[in-house]
Amino acid sequence: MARGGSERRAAEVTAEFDLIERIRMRAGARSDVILGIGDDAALLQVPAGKQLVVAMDTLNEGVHFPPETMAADIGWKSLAVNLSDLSAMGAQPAWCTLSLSLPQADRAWLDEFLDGFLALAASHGVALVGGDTTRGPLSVCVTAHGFVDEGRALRRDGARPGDDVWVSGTLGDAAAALAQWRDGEPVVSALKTRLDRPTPRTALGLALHGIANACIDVSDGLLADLGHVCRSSGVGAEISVMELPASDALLGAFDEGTRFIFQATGGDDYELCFAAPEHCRDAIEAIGEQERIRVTRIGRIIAGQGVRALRRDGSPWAPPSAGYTHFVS
Ligand SMILES: Nc1ncnc2c1ncn2[C@@H]1O[C@H](COP(=O)(O)OP(=O)(O)OP(=O)(O)O)[C@@H](O)[C@H]1O
Ligand SMILES: Cc1ncc(C[n+]2csc(CCOP(=O)(O)O)c2C)c(N)n1
Ligand SMILES: [Mg+2]
Repeated sequence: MARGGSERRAAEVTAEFDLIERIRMRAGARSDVILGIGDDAALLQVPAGKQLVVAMDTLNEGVHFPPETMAADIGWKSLAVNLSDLSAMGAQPAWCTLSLSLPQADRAWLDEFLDGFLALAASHGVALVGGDTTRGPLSVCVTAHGFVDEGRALRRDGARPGDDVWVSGTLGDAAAALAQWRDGEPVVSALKTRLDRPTPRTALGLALHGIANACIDVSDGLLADLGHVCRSSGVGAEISVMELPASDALLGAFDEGTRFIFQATGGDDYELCFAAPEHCRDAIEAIGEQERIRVTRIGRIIAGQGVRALRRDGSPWAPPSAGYTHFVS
C-alpha cells in the first residue's frame, strides 16, 4: 500500500541516517581529527609549519563514468581523482569529505562504494571526516585535504623556457577503454582498470619538491593540461607525439594514429605532467626507479605561448581537440 507523505518522509529520514551511520562506522581515524563525522562540521588540526592544500572534484554518472560502472570502482575513482590533484601540488594527503547524491537509499550499493573508496583512503592514510547524503541523480563529490611545507607546493605557474617536460606512467589507456565501451566492443581488461581505478601519484609528487618548477595532473588530456601550465607560467611548450609513453595493452589494441589521439588528448590518465630544469634529469630518473614509476621526457618548455605537438620529422601534429571540455557537445 502506498505510504502517506509524513510516513514516507519518516522512512527517508531513517534511511538517510542509516546510510550516514554505515559510512561513519568505516571512516578511518587519525590523531589530527579532533572531531570527525557526527557534528555540524569536522574539527581538524593542521600541523605547525604546514599549509593546507584543498582539492574538490565531482563524478557524475554518464559524464565521468559509464552507468554500468561497479560501485566499488566509482568509490575508488571519486577519491583517486582528488588525491591526484593533491599529488600534483606535491601534498601529503590527510583528510577527505564525501558528498553523495543517490537515486535511492541502497545499502548494498553504498557498502560496495565504500569498499573501493576506503581501500584507497586506507592505503594513503586518509581519514573520511565528513560529507553530505542526499537524494538525486547519482553524483559523487569529494574534497581531499593535505599538507605541504610552507611555500613549497608544486604549482602550475613556475615553468621556465628551457625546462624539460616530463610525464609519469603511460597515457591513453583510460580513453582507449572508454572508446571500446562506446563502440560496444569488449573492453581490454588492463585498459578498463586504468579507466576505473586510476593510481594517484602521491609519492612522485612528494619526491618532486625542489625539482619540478611546475606540475599538473592529466585529467582532461595531456595537451589541454600542459596548456594550463603554459598559460599560468606565461610560456609555450613543444612535445613529441612519438615520445608519449604507451602501455603494452594500448600498443596491442590500437593503430598509431588512434593511439596518439588517446595519449595526447583522451584524458582520465591521472598521471603527473611536470616541467623541470635540464640539470635535474638524473635526479628524476632516480626518483622514477626508486618509486618504481616510469618517467618519460616528452618535450620542452619554450618562450612564447601554446602547446605544439610534433611528429617524428618535426612537422606539426594537429589532433581534433586538445582534450575534454564540459558543456561542449
Ligand atoms: N565552481 C567552482 N567554484 C570555485 N572554484 C572553482 C569552481 N570550479 C573550478 N574551480 C577552481 O578552478 C581551478 C581549476 O579547476 P579545474 O576543475 O579545471 O582543475 P582540476 O580539478 O585540476 O582539473 P579536473 O577537474 O579536470 O581534474 C581550481 O582552482 C578549482 O578549485
Ligand atoms: C561516460 C564517460 N564519458 C566521458 C568520460 C571522459 N571524461 C569525462 S570528464 C573528463 C575530464 C575530467 O573530468 P573533470 O574535468 O570534470 O574533472 C573525461 C576525460 C568518462 N570518463 N566517462
Ligand atoms: Mg576539477
